[in-house]
Amino acid sequence: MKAVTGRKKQVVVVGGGPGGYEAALVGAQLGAQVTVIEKEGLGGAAVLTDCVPSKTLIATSDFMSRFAAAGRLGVGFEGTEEDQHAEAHMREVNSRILDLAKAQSHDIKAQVESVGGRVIHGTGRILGPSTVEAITETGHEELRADVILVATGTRPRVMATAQPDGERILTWQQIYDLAELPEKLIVVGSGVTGAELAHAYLGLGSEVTLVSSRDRVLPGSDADAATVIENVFRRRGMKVLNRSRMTAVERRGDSVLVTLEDGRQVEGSHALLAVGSIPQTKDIGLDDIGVELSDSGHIVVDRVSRTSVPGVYAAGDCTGVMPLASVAAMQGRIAMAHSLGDAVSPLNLRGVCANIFTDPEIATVGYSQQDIDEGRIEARIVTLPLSTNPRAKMRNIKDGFVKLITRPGSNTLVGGVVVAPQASELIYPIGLAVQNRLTVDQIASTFSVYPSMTGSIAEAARRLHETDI
Ligand SMILES: Cc1cc2nc3c(=O)[nH]c(=O)nc-3n(C[C@H](O)[C@H](O)[C@H](O)COP(=O)(O)OP(=O)(O)OC[C@H]3O[C@@H](n4cnc5c(N)ncnc54)[C@H](O)[C@@H]3O)c2cc1C
Ligand SMILES: NC(=O)c1ccc[n+]([C@@H]2O[C@H](COP(=O)([O-])OP(=O)(O)OC[C@H]3O[C@@H](n4cnc5c(N)ncnc54)[C@H](O)[C@@H]3O)[C@@H](O)[C@H]2O)c1
Repeated sequence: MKAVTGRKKQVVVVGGGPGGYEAALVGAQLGAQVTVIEKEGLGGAAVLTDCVPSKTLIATSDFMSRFAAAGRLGVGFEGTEEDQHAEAHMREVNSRILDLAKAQSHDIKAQVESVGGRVIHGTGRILGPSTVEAITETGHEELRADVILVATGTRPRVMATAQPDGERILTWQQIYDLAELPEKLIVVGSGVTGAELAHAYLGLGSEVTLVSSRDRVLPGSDADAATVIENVFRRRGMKVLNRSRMTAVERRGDSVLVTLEDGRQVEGSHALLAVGSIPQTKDIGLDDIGVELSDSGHIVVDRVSRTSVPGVYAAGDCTGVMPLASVAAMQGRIAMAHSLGDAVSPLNLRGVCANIFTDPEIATVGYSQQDIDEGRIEARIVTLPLSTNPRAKMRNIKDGFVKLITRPGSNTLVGGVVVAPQASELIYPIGLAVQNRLTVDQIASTFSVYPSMTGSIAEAARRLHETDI
């Protein structure tokens, strides 16, 4: 990275989530004077309400699930039957989550300030292609900018007929104020957010109903992987209602009533709404300066994060490009490198490793089976169930698989799916191989530990070996 010389360029970042704060760190490293305007706290929704809190909740839930599975590995507990179950104390669980998120936000703010960045606690509004206004509790400040980066993220979509009340009808951002575990939780929406949180509360001990508008849960994921998760959900006692679109949610005293499109009604103690997000791109001055938005309200950007207005960049969920923290951060870094004249490679989504934190987890990278089925790429696939893996047998892991996708001829790896406990860790070698265009033979000839889960990756690669004999 080379630093900018001459007058310091002024960069103003609106929104301090991964898209914004990672950009701020790179901008400062490249010698610019960076100001971040953030209205909630640095780290953004990713750290304060979405990614970090949900994964921390899931850590507790997964820990509890191990107690339930202990018997199958020969572990018994002393004492009476009543003593033998683990119980989640939600006040403590949630206060740990909120403290952890706050501490992480504080660390990020300190990091940005330590490289010379300025953080303004307030709301940003774009007044012109080189002017941003920061509205704070004490007044207004106009900031001149050579470069503006918009990274304002999204917020939960709310339907008029299903208004959250923050007590029993909740968005995923409101669940950490609960003092008690929801007794009968209805999760509406079976995308990644709905599936992860339905899994979390099932593990914590709630009775969970998952309302899924589609044929199966996780409609955007690998179909084989989603089938494994749906089967596991049902086996563990979750009620999954497929092809069931919610039309309304009402509060009835201490309970909630969810009405479905076909007239059925489901009663629970709490409803958790996970029906998607909307971009926070309105009323921040984008229209006034002519920044192009898509029909869904996302900011249109190219692969180096440029918007339609020179000098104005955008990163993260507000652009609608693969809504992941890692992608937001990469878009932000690329925006800074491009705007400040550093070497830059355009965003490449084929190398993105993503993970769904259910149990087992679903991790993916590169081309998918859907890409092959729909003719976007010609490829060979092998799917290896984990049930034959010796380490999996020792750990009593029965659900899951490794799927590898290769190009015929060159035999380079172009994609993969891992469904396993901690698939988020196991996907990395596959990601490395996809990113560096390794062949299946190179993977197959790399030693894996015996016994290990990664042994299944090497074994799947061996099965894809092509011979001329
Ligand atoms: C429940 C859930 C779990 C998730 N888990 C994961 C995960 O495990 N891994 C993963 O990679 N991704 C995960 N994601 C996705 C991830 O959270 C997002 O991709 C990420 O937050 C995007 O970062 P961002 O910087 O674009 O926006 P955000 O993190 O949303 O930050 C945007 C910030 O901008 C601020 N802002 C908005 N408007 C203004 C304004 N006018 N002035 C000042 N500030 C403003 C907001 O207050 C917010 O703090 C999850 C999402 C959800 C909903
Ligand atoms: N582990 C992770 O990395 C992680 C976790 C959560 C979210 N995310 C990111 O956030 C993105 C958004 O995920 P999401 O799950 O929040 O939103 P989503 O839009 O992907 O899913 C919402 C789901 O709700 C359903 N739905 C909408 N209206 C409904 C209704 N009335 N009744 C029943 N169902 C209804 C939709 O069909 C859809 O399946 C993901 O693509 C992912 O990139 C990532």
